Amino acid sequence: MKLGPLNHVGVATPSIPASIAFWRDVMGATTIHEPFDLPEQGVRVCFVDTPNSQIELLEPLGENSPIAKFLEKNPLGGQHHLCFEVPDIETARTEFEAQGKRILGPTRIGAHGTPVFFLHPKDMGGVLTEIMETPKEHP
Ligand SMILES: CC[C@@H](C(=O)O)C(=O)SCCNC(=O)CCNC(=O)[C@H](O)C(C)(C)COP(=O)(O)OP(=O)(O)OC[C@H]1O[C@@H](n2cnc3c(N)ncnc32)[C@H](O)[C@@H]1OP(=O)(O)O
Ligand SMILES: [Co+2]
Repeated sequence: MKLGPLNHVGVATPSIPASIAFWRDVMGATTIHEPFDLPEQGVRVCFVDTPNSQIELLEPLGENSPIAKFLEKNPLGGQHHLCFEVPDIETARTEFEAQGKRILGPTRIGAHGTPVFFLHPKDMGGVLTEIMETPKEHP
């Protein structure tokens, strides 16, 4: 296993509009993408570009949002997960499984349109970890 690029830091928030104002006015973000819904993942998403990565703002969507319990415990929101890229998702999944790491559910299509899976924070030094296949270059 070779550590790949940090793709994004997931930040849970009760309000994407309020978080956009924070990242723009307090942190000086200049490129903030249009928010969009991912109903299959139970979240509304907004990417904020940083010079070398992205912040992924996550607001709960629907009744069974995976971030609902996190926001109950952290009503102001907070850092939720780190996402690292890998060249091949199935190879990465097999390698983490071989190390005895708990994978949370099936591999699914993430916010960047490539396959992702999640690793249990209790097996990952307390950090909920998302593994994402690097998007292929457009020709
Ligand atoms: C936008 C799409 C996609 C992308 O492409 O980027 C995303 O990023 S979607 C992001 C949201 N989706 C997910 O998080 C899916 C995976 N998550 C889960 O399966 C669950 O949320 C969870 C991680 C298993 C937590 O389960 P939950 O039922 O919500 O809470 P518990 O209270 O049972 O948690 C168990 C245990 O883990 C601790 N915990 C929970 N969340 C985190 C976290 N984000 N970071 C660190 N630790 C976390 C929680 O505190 C519990 O610990 P104890 O209290 O000590 O038992
Ligand atoms: Co993410």
